[in-house]
Amino acid sequence: MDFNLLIEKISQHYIKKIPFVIFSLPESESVNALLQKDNHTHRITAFTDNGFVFAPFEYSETALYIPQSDAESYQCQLIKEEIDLSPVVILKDIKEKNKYIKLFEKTLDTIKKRKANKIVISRHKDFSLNNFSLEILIKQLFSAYPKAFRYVWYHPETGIWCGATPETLVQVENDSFKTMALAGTQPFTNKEPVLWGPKELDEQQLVTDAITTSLQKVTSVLKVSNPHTHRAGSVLHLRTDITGILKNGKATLTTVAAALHPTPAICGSPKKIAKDFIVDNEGYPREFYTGFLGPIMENGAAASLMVNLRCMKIFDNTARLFVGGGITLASQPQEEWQETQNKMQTMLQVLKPML
Ligand SMILES: C=C(O[C@@H]1C=C(C(=O)O)C=C[C@H]1O)C(=O)O
Repeated sequence: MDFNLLIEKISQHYIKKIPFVIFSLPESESVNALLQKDNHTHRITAFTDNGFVFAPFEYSETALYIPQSDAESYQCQLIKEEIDLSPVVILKDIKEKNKYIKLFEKTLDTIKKRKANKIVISRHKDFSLNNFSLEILIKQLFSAYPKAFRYVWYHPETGIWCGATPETLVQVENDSFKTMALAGTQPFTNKEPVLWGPKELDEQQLVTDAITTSLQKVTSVLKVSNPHTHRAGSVLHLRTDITGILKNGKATLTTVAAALHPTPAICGSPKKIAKDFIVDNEGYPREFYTGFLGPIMENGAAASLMVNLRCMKIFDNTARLFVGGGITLASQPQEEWQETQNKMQTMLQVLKPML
């Protein structure tokens, strides 16, 4: 099927309020879609069925799911379009900024009292859409960020969610797996060489150490790369690749995902203290932002689960964008605020024709 025809089919599905997902793996020009045949709500606890899983941040062993057995599957080539990637001007909102800075200060205070090494705090912001079009959304999103995992998900229980995320939670193929520590952010300016200061390097090391520790029990071989720069649209990240072999008989996709999520890249360290702080203080429910999502194949022997970042939820002609960043002892409030503004550009550029 051709890309335009697939979008047409999906639009019909959306009108009928039946669940669907369309996605492309990072660096891939192949587009995949699952269109559920009815509007049942499927939930999954063990990742052993083929389909597409969509899990919230507060994941406690159940996630929404589109089973392949109850869906039509399609695959086609992306027809790429030229996308204007110039930044969108965000109107100043002092109240919103003050609220963030207050949260930042409380976070730093908790870290200073040695209750945590790192806590990831976030916020959301609504943008009104002039004329929402699913077709424009899909075309913009899939063409703008070819290096990212791109998706548009619809379910009557969640509405539309979409994003272009740079972060892998875990990729599994038989007993091999890949994950990453993605932490440390700076704006992309096209200048070489890209330099990273001790704050980012320390934060990156903290995330790498926490991930490797949480994988110890479920892996027999663990390899860790040197940190390198990874571009994600208008920002750059520091990334370490972690690969290895899963312990025979002890590790499944379900146990590995549960061991990793929520990673210190999107929650913090120690995990429980950071998560409790987020739930008690962030002041809004993250829902599916910083949850995880992706296709499960070969009854769980293969999967690409991604962390739901650079994403938004669309409802009633409104787009709600979610952004955050990791706070450590060395963090500065103005810089952290600006980082969230920069991250917002990823979805704003997708929305440009609809704003
Ligand atoms: C939390 C987000 O991003 C995460 C936080 C990062 C950081 O603090 O440097 C970098 C990449 C992501 O792991 C987000 O994009 O909302």
